[in-house]
Amino acid sequence: MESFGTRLYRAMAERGPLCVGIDPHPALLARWGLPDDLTGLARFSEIVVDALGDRLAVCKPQSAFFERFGAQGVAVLESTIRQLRDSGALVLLDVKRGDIGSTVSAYASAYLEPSSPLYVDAITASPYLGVGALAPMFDTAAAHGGGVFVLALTSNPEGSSVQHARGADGRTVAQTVIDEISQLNAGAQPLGSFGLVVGATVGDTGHDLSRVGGPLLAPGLGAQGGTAADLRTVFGRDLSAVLPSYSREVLNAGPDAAGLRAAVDRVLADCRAALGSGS
Ligand SMILES: O=c1ccn([C@@H]2O[C@H](COP(=O)(O)O)[C@@H](O)[C@H]2O)c(=O)[nH]1
Repeated sequence: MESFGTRLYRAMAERGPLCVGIDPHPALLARWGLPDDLTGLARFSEIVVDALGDRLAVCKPQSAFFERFGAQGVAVLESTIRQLRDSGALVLLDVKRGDIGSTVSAYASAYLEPSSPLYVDAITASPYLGVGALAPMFDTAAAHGGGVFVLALTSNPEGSSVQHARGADGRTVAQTVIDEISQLNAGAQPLGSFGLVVGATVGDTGHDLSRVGGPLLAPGLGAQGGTAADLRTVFGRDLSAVLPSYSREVLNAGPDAAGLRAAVDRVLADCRAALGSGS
């Protein structure tokens, strides 16, 4: 299979640089007139896939909102993943997994092995047990055309106390993550398969993102206060690998399909203007 980086590069060129999350918050279910139960969860996800699946480069279900319903919620997630794959959107599952290497192998099997019911194109991963401990995810992803997005500078205000802390070599924790992921992508064209999560809310942190060579997922837009115009402050001049991500900003426009599509058109236009992307 083609690498995830190649598939993502093409999807962003064809469909535009945008990721939309499926985050079925209880408040959104209520706003959409849906019950806060399995039927509401399934209907919410189906509406998003039907309205947006054929136009998004990437769709990002947030696993937590499915897991809160237990095994049957995870079954809805499995079905949502299948529907998304059929729609042509790349599926990035936001699960932020990380552990010791032997356990990471099991996470890799769960999400990045094509035979798994939860198989997706890419996942988010937490590096706080060491980037090296995530190696089984990187290996499984590379073997099957998958991707991994590792947390570097998260969009929440609490993240900086950990991520800006400096180690013995003077680098911040975030810069160490950035550098290790950059090495994994070395030489990959047109885009590496190993990405970073860098919030649109973090401002100019002084971190060097110039050699990452992989996609830069930018959550925190809309509901968390980040704007498309902030992307230039966060990422500097080379914005070609930035993948802006919105959840509530778009989902608030549902459940009407036309409303959801109009919200996507609006945020995509904002992102294109900010990123200087004519695609
Ligand atoms: O740094 C991060 C990493 C992940 N997220 C996730 O993205 C969405 C954001 O939702 P909004 O409604 O657009 O605020 C959510 O699933 C987070 O868990 C993030 O916000 N920041």
